[in-house]
Amino acid sequence: MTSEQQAEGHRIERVVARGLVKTFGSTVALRGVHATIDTARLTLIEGANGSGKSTFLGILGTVIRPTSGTVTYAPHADDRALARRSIGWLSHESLAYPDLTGRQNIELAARLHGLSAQTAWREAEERFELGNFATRPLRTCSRGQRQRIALARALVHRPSLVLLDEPTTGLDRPSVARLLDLVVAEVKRGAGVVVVSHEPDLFRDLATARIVLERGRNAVSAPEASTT
Ligand SMILES: Nc1ncnc2c1ncn2[C@@H]1O[C@H](COP(=O)(O)OP(=O)(O)OP(=O)(O)O)[C@@H](O)[C@H]1O
Repeated sequence: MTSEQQAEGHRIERVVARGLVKTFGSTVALRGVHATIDTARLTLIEGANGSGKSTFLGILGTVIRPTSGTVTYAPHADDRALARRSIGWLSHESLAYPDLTGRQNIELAARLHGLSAQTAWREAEERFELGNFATRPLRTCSRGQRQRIALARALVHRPSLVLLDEPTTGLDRPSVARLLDLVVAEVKRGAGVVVVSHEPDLFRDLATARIVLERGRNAVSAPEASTT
């Protein structure tokens, strides 16, 4: 099965989060966040440090369980396992293995999604311009190189929901420009791309929806995801 065929079968059309609360011990990270995220657009999540952006993204990505509240992934309802098959996730806690090469990491991710490792590597190598660095253990790669591998991994299965937490970290200018092109291409392909960034200006022109968090809540001035 090709990555395109596989991706179509699990496609997420819309994500609706209702009343998300998340506590870590005595810290309340989210206090009742609501949002609707549509595919084929870029949604920018904004807010001050500690406002809950990464926690919110982690819940959307099914890597963090909310304390209360719900996330539905139409048409999969609240089936997180099914939704996960169509989610691409990039964060600083990237799930890559440092002792494997970039190539091996990408091939492993492909196999986990039931895809041909060889095809996935060929596609990723070309699309992300992965050079010799991808044949070295990931731990020996620069931050920017690791970030490119992590992106390739996150997109290996053509996810319909692409969640990017600080995707420009460690990237030089040409790589940032490539990342922005990639985001445009993903949105054009029909994916819902959600970005948390400390450089929101980079994404503002491309974003057609935004969610602003303030101390774990939707900011009063920007109710839910506002479409422009
Ligand atoms: N695993 C965790 N354990 C304990 N507290 C956590 C954990 N993750 C997040 N928090 C706390 O939850 C709150 C929200 O954190 P979060 O990382 O979601 O915010 P953020 O808006 O992404 O911040 P930043 O812009 O600084 O990255 C913070 O007070 C943070 O310390």
